[in-house]
Amino acid sequence: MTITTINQHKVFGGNLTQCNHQSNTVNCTMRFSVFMPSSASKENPVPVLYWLSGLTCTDENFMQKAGALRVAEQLGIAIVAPDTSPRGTDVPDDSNQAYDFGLGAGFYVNASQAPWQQHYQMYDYIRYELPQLITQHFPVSAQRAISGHSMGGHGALVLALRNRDFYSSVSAFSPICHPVNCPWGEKAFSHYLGDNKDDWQQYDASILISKTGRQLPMLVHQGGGDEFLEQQLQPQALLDAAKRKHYPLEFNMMDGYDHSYYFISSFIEQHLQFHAQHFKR
Ligand SMILES: N[C@@H](CCC(=O)N[C@@H](CS)C(=O)NCC(=O)O)C(=O)O
Repeated sequence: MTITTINQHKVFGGNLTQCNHQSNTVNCTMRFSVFMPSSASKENPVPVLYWLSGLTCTDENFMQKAGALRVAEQLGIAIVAPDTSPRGTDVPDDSNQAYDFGLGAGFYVNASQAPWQQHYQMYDYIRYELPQLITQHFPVSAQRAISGHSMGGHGALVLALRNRDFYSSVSAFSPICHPVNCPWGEKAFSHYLGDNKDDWQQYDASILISKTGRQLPMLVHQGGGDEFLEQQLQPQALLDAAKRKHYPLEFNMMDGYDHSYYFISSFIEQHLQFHAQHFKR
């Protein structure tokens, strides 16, 4: 698996590299960004945090706006931010080019329905191809965590709850907690997965958290002034399910914060510290 470097920037002593590669999973050229702290080397592979972004984002939003890189350098953590969907002229998009489905809105699922299934295999891309590629080309250890925002918060929770030993911890900002029951999720899942709602459940954190398995450490921050809180994000569904299962979810409702990267940048340090604490020494 080969990768091509598009851009490289020195930042806070570490290196931010933007790459692309031909993905066999989503069948198109995919772009991703990687921050490597200065402490990383072949002799000293570092733990890695996968960051999944939200609707309309690319691999760039988090790296530019979250303010994470100074702390990642201090803690010696690599960060990988993939794109949020397959892209390219032959990748189908929403018929009205809406922001909440199609390009920029892969929802981290494996589509089963035409015409989406040929490219929209973002679950497998994040779970299998991307980590293999990162391990092959960058000095990262086998310790990994996953985090994300909104659609990416949903993705992070789902990936972690379905792969509880692959990740050491999970966190999310403003995640879509119960997508089978909100407008964003219903639109995306009915197109990508079809009308049988039983097939949707494997991609719903509030359902997956009830399954038996290791209770991997989970941290969530939600803004109390988030415009999407009630209709789309529904953290109460996740909280209720966690409570029923006695799942130790660390949940923080932050008064007045909205859905933007201003909110993420206010608390990203806590999330990086949280993941650092759960990487094995
Ligand atoms: N009103 C927004 C809805 C999408 C949105 O809020 N996207 C969030 C994730 S769900 C985001 O991170 N946007 C990009 C950014 O703020 O850099 C839009 O149309 O762009």
